[in-house]
Amino acid sequence: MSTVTFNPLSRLSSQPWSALDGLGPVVSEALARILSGDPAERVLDRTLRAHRELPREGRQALKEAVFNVGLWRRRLAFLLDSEGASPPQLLFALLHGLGGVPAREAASWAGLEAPVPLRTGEPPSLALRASLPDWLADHFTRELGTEAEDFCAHLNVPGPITLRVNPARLSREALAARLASEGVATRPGSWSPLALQVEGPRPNLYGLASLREGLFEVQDEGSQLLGLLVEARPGETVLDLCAGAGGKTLQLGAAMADSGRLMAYDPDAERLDRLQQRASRAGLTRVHVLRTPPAPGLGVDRVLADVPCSELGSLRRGPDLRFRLSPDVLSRFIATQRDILARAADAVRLGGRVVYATCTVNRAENQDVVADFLRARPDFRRVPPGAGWLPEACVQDGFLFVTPHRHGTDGFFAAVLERAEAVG
Ligand SMILES: C[S@@+](CC[C@H](N)C(=O)[O-])C[C@H]1O[C@@H](n2cnc3c(N)ncnc32)[C@H](O)[C@@H]1O
Repeated sequence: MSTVTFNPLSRLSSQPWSALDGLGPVVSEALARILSGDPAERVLDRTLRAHRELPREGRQALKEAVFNVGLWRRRLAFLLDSEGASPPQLLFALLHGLGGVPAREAASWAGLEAPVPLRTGEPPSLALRASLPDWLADHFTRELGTEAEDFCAHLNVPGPITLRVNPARLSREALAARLASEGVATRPGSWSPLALQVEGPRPNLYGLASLREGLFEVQDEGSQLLGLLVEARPGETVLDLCAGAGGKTLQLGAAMADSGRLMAYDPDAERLDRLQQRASRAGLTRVHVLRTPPAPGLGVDRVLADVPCSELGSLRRGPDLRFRLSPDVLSRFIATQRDILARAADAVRLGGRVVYATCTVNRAENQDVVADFLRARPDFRRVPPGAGWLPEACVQDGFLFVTPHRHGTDGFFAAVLERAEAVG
């Protein structure tokens, strides 16, 4: 039985669609590019820059039209009973079929001479209802069973904007007050003690002095939980083995009160450059960026292995990401994940801890990688994640597992693995 209580379409009936009047050709051109494979964010950005004269409502309507046709294209094709529908037809189906705009206005704002017929009734499959490729809907059904419908519904609305306070600089309450003075309303997150969620319309966070001063970072609440699971303490030696641009490195550095030794490695040099800039903005002086992989036997206290993965937990971050994936993504990263976890294990001291984390919903990349590792390394054992502080609702079968439909976060998985004090 389905547990759906959430309707991702309801937000489509409260958009300023009338502001599209006269913008049909602009929207159609942007849509044509997205449908041919250009990323929606990039297309929208270029379109808005080319039309700086648009008033606020026009920009909002354009953004919603472009993102939602990009997102709902599969369901719209079903409504139109055509795989080869034109951008104006798709926009019409969005406005009238999903957004409830009367047919004549919808046709006119979409740039059509007259309304076109649409199918009525619920689409017959999860893939069509949630506008997903068949293979992906099948995958989520295998992974989540009766919760798949609700999960997929939550992938079809934008995620919240969540901030992580820099606790080395100020408290969460002090940050909320500072942001309020800058015109940004927030409320505390539900799971991470470091999280504030932005309320109301999206502010220009990058224009805020508080961001430039390193008082916070933008970071999903589930991602914050991964950083917290490391339980890094002042004075320890910690390795962030897939540091990227440093989202979690900064969090670890703050937890360590900028003491001890924090090493950050990533094969992507450009991301490490950004990490260095962000670390200095956050006031962290003890981050050692590693430009080559760390040698085995480092003997660090803790390792975070935030491995590359299929990223199915963050699909709501991009309306068209799902259509740019192919089924091989489900197995593409497994060998790398195994290799990184083995290297993490070689870097940690006896009695130390490894946190293996992904942002995906895929047992093959999550539980199975951990199970294979534990078979090969009997000197490690799995320990309860976040014992004493992590809410039980974030734990499933001894792993951290959070999802958009249950927690309001992106989807994340993590295992906490402890190395025995001495083998034998
Ligand atoms: C999930 S992202 C990390 C995000 C980062 N921890 C953060 O919080 O912003 C995974 C990272 O793994 C890196 N990566 C890819 N192959 C790797 C490898 N063989 N060893 C270590 N890192 C790798 C990628 O460049 C990417 O930055």
